[in-house]
Amino acid sequence: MSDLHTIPLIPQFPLYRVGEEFARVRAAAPLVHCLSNEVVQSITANVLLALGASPAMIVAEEEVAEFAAMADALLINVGTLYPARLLAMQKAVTAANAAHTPWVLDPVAAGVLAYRTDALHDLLLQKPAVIRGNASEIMALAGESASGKGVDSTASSVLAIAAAQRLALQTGAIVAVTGEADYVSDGVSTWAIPWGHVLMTRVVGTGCALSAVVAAFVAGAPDKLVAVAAACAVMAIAGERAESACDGPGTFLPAFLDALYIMQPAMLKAVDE
Ligand SMILES: Nc1ncnc2c1ncn2[C@@H]1O[C@H](COP(=O)(O)OP(=O)(O)O)[C@@H](O)[C@H]1O
Ligand SMILES: Cc1ncsc1CCOP(=O)(O)O
Ligand SMILES: [Mg+2]
Repeated sequence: MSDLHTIPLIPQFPLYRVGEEFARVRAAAPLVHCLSNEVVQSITANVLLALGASPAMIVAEEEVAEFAAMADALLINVGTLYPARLLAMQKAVTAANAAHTPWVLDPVAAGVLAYRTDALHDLLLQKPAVIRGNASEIMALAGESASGKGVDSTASSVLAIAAAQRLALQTGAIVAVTGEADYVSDGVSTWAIPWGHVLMTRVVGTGCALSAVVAAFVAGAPDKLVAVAAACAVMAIAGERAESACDGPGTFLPAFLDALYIMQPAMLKAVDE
């Protein structure tokens, strides 16, 4: 277990690279196949649309393989997992891998419940391009005896950096662990994304929507580590901007969608170091 005295100095992801990646994603307008949970369908689709990507929530076992092969990226989110949905997810992942469609795993409540934790360990063997979760989820998948409070983290992201790096080395995936700051690692290089606002934890689905945005950024990405870090930065910066334009959770969500829609790559090109 890490403690505050052994946290390595993690470099901040440069803002100009966020702008470059954002411009690439806006131009490509990737088609993102989402197999997500029942709670966050609407926010996920709206966030992808505001960003400039195309969401499609295709979930039937009979259709997922065909669609995963034509999408630019696939999201697998186990937030409301049940047997039929898991079967569809496994079919979608097999088809995505065969078609070289990158896929992102959001391990909602990993370590809290045995059924989904077992399913997640099986899914990890199918080589996700990216794993994006909160600190408790990433620590649990990395083998620590961590457990969140349901879908929420009980640990700070800074304490999960070592777990994220270890999970990246174990799986070959890029791992993003989110929280007050986000950390993105391939196990060798790690970036810190310091932006964001705590109000993002007071509306449901910002983490799940972030995983969908990560999928959009990883589609066709020349450098997946850079793409994932940029996706985290875009969401966190939009969160800060939305907070300054809202009164609380009720008005945060529309302000957040507006912030994503209004954001231009050129706004993100200042060299901030
Ligand atoms: N305390 C915080 N301060 C600023 N941003 C936060 C904070 N907690 C979470 N975020 C942001 O909220 C989004 C969702 O992250 P998180 O809450 O960790 O995921 P999840 O919803 O899956 O638990 C990320 O963009 C993250 O950077
Ligand atoms: C509340 C809830 N319950 C099952 S999935 C879910 C949504 C979790 O969303 P997020 O991980 O983005 O907070
Ligand atoms: Mg989550």
